[in-house]
Amino acid sequence: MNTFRQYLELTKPRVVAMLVFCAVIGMFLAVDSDGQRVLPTWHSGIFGALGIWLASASAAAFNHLIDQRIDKLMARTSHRPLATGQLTSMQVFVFAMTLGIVSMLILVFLVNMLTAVLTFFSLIGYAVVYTAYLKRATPQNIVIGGLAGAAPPVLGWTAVTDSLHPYALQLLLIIFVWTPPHFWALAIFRVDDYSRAQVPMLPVTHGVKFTRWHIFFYTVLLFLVTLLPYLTGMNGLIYLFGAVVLGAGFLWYAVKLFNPPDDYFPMKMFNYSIIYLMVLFAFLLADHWLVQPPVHLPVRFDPIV
Ligand code: HEM
Ligand SMILES: CC(C)=CCC/C(C)=C/CC/C(C)=C/COP(=O)(O)OP(=O)(O)O
Repeated sequence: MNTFRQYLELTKPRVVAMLVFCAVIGMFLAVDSDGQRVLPTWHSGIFGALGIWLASASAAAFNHLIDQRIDKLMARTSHRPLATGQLTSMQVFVFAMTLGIVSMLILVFLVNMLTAVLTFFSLIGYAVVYTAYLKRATPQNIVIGGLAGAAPPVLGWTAVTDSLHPYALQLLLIIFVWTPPHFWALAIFRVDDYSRAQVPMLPVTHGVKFTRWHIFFYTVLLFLVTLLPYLTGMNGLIYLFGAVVLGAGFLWYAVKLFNPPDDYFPMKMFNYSIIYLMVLFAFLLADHWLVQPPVHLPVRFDPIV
C-alpha cells in the first residue's frame, strides 16, 4: 500500500463520505425563520462541506490513534496503518491535528462561528468522549457516542442559515436513533473480535439475544421518529411514503434477526442500514424540493439560536 492510501484509510473515507452526504442534504433542507426554503450559496456550500469533511476525517484519524491497541487485536481492523506499523503514532497525530486545525480555520473564517463550535464539539465528542472513554466504559457507548455522528445534517443546516432550527434537530434525532441498530447488527457478527479485544459492546456484555431485543426496540423507535418530519410539517407525502417503506424493510430485518437464516444475516442488516439512511435522506431532499409549500399542519417553528 502506498503512503497516500494509508493516510486516506485513516480518514475512514466511506463513513465520512456518508457523513458529508448527510451534511450536504442538511444544507439543502434548510429553511429560514419564515419557513421558506433557502439554498446554500456556493461559498457556504463548498466551504461548509469542506470544513465538515476535514473535521470528520480528523476525528476518524484520532480514533485510529487512540484505538491502535484494540485495532491490532480485531480481525476487522488488524490491517489498519497503525496496527500494522506502516505509520507511526507521531505521523498520525500530526495528520489528525492538521486536518482538525484546517477544518476549524475554514469553518471559523469562511463559514460561521455557530457551525465551527458545533463541529468542534462533534469532533471532541467522537475522538475523545466516545473513543477514549465511552467505548471502553459502557455497553451504551455507541448510543451516547452516536450523538457526534448524528450531528452532520445540523452542521450542514447551520452552515447555510447560521441558526439552529428545531427542524434540523429532527434530522439529528433520526441518525441518533438509527446508530444503535446500524452498529449492533455488525457487533453481533463481530462479537468474537470485540470479546478478544475486551471492548464492552452490548453483545459481549449482555449476549446476542439481549442485543437483538435492543435492535428491535431501536428499530421501532426509528420508525416512529422518522414520521416526525411529516407530522411537524417539515416534509410531505413523498417523504412519508419513503420513510414507511424503508422503515418496514428495517423492521423486517429486526424481526428476522431473532431467527436468522445464517450467520451472515446480521451483516446483511448492517448493509441495509446504510442503504436505508442514504435513501431516506434522498427522500427528504426530493420531497423538500418537489413539494412546496407543505400543505399539512401549518405549525411555525422559530430558530432556537
Ligand atoms: C457511534 C456511532 C457509530 C458506530 C459505533 C459505527 C460503527 C461502524 C463500524 C464498526 C463500521 C464498520 C467499518 C469497517 O468495516 O471497518 C461502520 C461502517 C459504516 N458506517 Fe458506521 N458507526 C457509527 C455511526 C455512523 C454514522 C453516524 C454514519 C453515517 C451517517 C455511519 C456510516 C457508516 C458507513 C457508510 C459504513 C460503511 C463503511 C464501509 O463500507 O467501509 N456510521 N460503522
Ligand atoms: C465532526 C464530526 C461530524 C465527527 C464525527 C466523526 C465520525 C467519523 C463519526 C462516525 C462514527 C464511527 C465511524 C464510529 C465507529 O467507531 P469505532 O471506533 O467504534 O469503529 P472502528 O472499530 O471501525 O474504529
